[in-house]
Amino acid sequence: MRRVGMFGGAFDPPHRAHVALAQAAVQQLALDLLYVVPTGNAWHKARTLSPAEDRLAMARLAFAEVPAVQVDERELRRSGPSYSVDTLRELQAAHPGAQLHLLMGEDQAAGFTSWHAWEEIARLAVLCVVARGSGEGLARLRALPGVRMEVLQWTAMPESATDIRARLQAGQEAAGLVGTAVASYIESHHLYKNT
Ligand SMILES: Nc1ncnc2c1ncn2[C@@H]1O[C@H](COP(=O)(O)OP(=O)(O)OP(=O)(O)O)[C@@H](O)[C@H]1O
Ligand SMILES: O=C(O)c1ccc[n+]([C@@H]2O[C@H](COP(=O)([O-])O)[C@@H](O)[C@H]2O)c1
Repeated sequence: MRRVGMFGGAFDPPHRAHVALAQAAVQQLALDLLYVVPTGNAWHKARTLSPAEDRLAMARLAFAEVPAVQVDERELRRSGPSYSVDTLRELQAAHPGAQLHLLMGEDQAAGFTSWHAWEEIARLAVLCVVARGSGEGLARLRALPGVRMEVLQWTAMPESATDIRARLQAGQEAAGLVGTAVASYIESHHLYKNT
């Protein structure tokens, strides 16, 4: 059976923890293919995201080193809110018989029941989570009926896109947090000067 993953995020910007999560998932879940899916219209976030083309270009640079990753534009092209359930339905149709795996950090796991059609997501995919916080989010997800969950082996990583944007705005270095290719892109496109 083919094993297909989906890893969605704003990736504004993508950072080392995102890449490490993708690497861990490909290895530990033996994924044949991992779709990295930048969010189009993040209905659940209060702030306006950076332009889609910049987040897409940075995701391509950041994840280039991870085997099996395909950066996927579908949520950027879709109109209306980006619902993961729509993407998973499309992936299931594209890969009949494959087992889908949805990757997320614990902060997303904690709020999973606020996701659109979360019960259907739980039927479509195994939820594959890494720790990011107290462990409460993992416990909450584990307690949900009908959820299939795998916790990946993971050493906590402190990177957060919010912090990275703040550092860049303050004129500080971020190459160690995002990698040199993404750092060069950010600099040459003058991103995160006024966020
Ligand atoms: N340091 C981290 N450790 C574990 N998971 C992470 C980490 N950073 C991001 N993730 C996970 O990656 C996915 C995409 O995250 P996202 O693009 O929102 O990054 P972020 O750093 O959380 O951004 P922001 O600070 O803008 O909310 C989410 O499932 C999130 O939980
Ligand atoms: O489908 C939903 O309702 C939904 C609600 C919250 C988050 N998500 C997805 O979870 C992924 C990570 O979200 P974020 O906010 O950490 O970038 C991203 O692909 C979002 O589209 C999806």
